[in-house]
Amino acid sequence: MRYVSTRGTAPHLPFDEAMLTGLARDGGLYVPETIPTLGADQIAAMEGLPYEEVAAQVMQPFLGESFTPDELRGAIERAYAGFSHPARAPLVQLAPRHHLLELFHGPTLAFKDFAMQLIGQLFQIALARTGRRITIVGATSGDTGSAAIEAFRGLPNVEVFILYPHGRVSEVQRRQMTTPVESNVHALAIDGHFDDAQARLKDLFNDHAFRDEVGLAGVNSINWGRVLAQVVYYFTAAVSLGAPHRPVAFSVPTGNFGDILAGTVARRMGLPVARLIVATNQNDILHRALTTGEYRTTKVAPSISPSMDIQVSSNFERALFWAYGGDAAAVAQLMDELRSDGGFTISQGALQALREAYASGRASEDETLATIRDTFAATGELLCPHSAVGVKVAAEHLAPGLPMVTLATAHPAKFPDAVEKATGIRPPLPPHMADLMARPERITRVENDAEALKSLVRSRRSE
Ligand SMILES: Cc1ncc(COP(=O)(O)O)c(C=O)c1O
Ligand SMILES: N[C@@H](CCOP(=O)(O)O)C(=O)O
Repeated sequence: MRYVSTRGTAPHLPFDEAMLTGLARDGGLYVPETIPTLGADQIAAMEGLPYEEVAAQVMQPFLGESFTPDELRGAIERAYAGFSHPARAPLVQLAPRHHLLELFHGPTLAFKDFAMQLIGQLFQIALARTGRRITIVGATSGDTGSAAIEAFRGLPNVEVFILYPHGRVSEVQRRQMTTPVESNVHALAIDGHFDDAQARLKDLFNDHAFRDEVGLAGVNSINWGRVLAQVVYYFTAAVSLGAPHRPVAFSVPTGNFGDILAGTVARRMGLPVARLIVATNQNDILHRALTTGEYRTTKVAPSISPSMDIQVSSNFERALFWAYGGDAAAVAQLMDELRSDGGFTISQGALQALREAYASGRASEDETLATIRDTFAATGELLCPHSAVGVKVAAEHLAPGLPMVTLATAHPAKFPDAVEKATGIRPPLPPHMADLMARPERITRVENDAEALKSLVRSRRSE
């Protein structure tokens, strides 16, 4: 199993190297040369299996020789041992045909834990083999950062730098990043939006001398390992609703396109996913692109679902690569236009392929609040604002006889202000985080400037 870059000129790599590398050296994202498929019998046999067993069956075909089956199974067991729900990703019913997939029972209360806890384990195995020292730099709108810090804090041979947009994450998210005491953790508040943080991160990766000097590694969903780990819960959810004998639809609160890309991979592996719905907040570039064929960035409008306040949606590049039939030169050209003109036009053929793959919708701020309120009144389920965006858009796509699953991407307690505004209830943090608001914070401000960031990383690494 080899991995190739969406822009076509970076070296082909095995899974472990692609995982440790993050962004390809030509600025593209790694994808597998071919997507392995599972037969209907194999999928049917997943019914009733523990989450960990399904994870091993789904992921192993992507790993080639990089990790043995025993190494993978050990990593999976350790990754999910700390989750607070025995099912790991339980399904709850909201309405006769509408289910919620709760992805917030991991240590940092968001779906990111599914992938981050696992790649934390896989990184440790891979680094122990080589004795390499790495520097992880991540960009976050709140949840990736806390999950990465939780997965990598205190590890020898790893420094973790997380860039978050100053003043644009929730207080719980910020404190999750700024209160860990381990000296290998560095939470950096950047002036700007998430898109600025992600752009600076890519600047660092595209400076090859710097990336080699510090052993740069990435844990955003530019990292294929992140996407792969998220494929698993599409299988567990669909199988428990009757797959492979019955198709299932998914509504996915979307920002950087990693989670819905994982659903795309599940479908390409053979899971009968009838619909994959891109649910966006008022920063609706993806909904506009799928509707009009024009991918045009505008100013980010801060919302009550801040983790999805994104205009430059990194993983859309992988979806474009597949929609353009693997034409890396065409993708490289679009990405050049994005950088120089702030957008691009999707070709008719690719747009048709994207529309076959995805439906889409958006939720305004008022609609998001109304969905939190109405869902609580009807079912007693408290939604975080991101999950509410997914539920609102799902409701517009319900179809007779087709089970719909909305991904609940974060715990409501991470966004208590929005939840309280909608319902009057302020959801408490779970016991392991009960004193979060009293813990001392360590915050470093950093300019929105790649050179400033590089010198900060260099000096902190040598301390
Ligand atoms: C809570 C939450 N929901 C949804 C999303 C969007 O997911 P993705 O970026 O994979 O599209 C994010 C950010 O990634 C998030 O943190
Ligand atoms: N919403 C994300 C943004 C980064 O996404 P990623 O999946 O590419 O890491 C966040 O919470 O940081």
